[in-house]
Amino acid sequence: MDATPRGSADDEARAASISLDSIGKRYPDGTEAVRELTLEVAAGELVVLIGPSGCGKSTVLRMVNRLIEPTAGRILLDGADVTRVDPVRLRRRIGYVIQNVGLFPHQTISANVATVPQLLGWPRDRRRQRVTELLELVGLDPAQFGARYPHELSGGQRQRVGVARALAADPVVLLMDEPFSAVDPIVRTRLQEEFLRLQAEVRKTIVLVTHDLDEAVRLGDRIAVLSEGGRLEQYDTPAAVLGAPATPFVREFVGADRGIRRLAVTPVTRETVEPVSATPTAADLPTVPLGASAYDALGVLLTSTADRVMVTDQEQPVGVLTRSRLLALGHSDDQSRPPTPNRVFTPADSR
Ligand SMILES: Nc1ncnc2c1ncn2[C@@H]1O[C@H](COP(=O)(O)OP(=O)(O)OP(=O)(O)O)[C@@H](O)[C@H]1O
Repeated sequence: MDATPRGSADDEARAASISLDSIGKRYPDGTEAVRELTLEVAAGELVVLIGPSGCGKSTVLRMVNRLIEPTAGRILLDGADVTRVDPVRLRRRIGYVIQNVGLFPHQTISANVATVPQLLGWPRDRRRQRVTELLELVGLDPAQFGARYPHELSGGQRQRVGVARALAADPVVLLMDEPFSAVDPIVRTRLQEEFLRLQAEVRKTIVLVTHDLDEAVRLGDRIAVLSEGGRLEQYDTPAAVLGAPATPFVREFVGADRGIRRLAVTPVTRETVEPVSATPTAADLPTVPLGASAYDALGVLLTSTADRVMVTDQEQPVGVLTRSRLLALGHSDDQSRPPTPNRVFTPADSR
């Protein structure tokens, strides 16, 4: 589905690159929450900010839409400095989703989703069409949910409405501050999966703050690991952050089970397999398709009696993986950058 508002006269890009150029924030009481952070986010990329409590994640996020004014540095959207433009106009180009959504309790779901289009003065028919489109996009039946009020929805459903509302005026950037943390783990996993599918359709530039490393690994095209003062410890793909922590801080932050996490984001490729040997047992080996995660391959292996797993492409054998080879994929500290299976799109600017 095309998420661009139909009949829109503006030809602005659907996703913008973000450049944080030595940004800093010193609060009036002297707290230096962020010191000279430089970070580039490509158009259409989903970047996760993660780090311990108080390291400045939310401050960074809110400086992008200027809910918090930076005290140093510049922020560029598609190369244009937004530290000078009217913050209200800026915020209409930037969707913002927070933990408890902040829906207006006395307005229907439709009215909530239509908030920004209404502010922008869209005609009623266009607003209505857009609300229908967006509720469908986030998996809520407009006929069933449009006329309800927020308290008549579950936490997960409210969170989806929050995402729909943030996307309403087709923003070029989406900022998300702990968007899935208020729901239980099962709902959270489902929302994350749906969100990745949605992102594959809308391809926004997204900056998402989380405390949850698994969420970061699952969602991020790249992860920015921050330490106190918004110091950038590492900025790389999930597989690289888990497989080759850049600093002792990152190594400790990603924890002892990073090997398992890395397996989950390391796909089985033609390069990782070993040649199929002509053993008589080859036909009896358990199989996984090319592109499956190393974690899934290990799971298949551990639940069989075989000592290796056959990797197939369209049911044809490509190679085999032994248990030790699979485990090595989880613990390798080499600098290779395996593509992450959760990368569901190519950033617009690298196409
Ligand atoms: N309005 C404020 N005035 C003074 N200090 C502040 C203000 N807001 C935040 N801080 C401080 O700035 C630092 C960064 O806060 P921030 O909320 O950005 O961190 P965070 O990484 O998002 O934390 P958390 O994960 O706990 O939400 C903290 O030390 C915090 O106490």
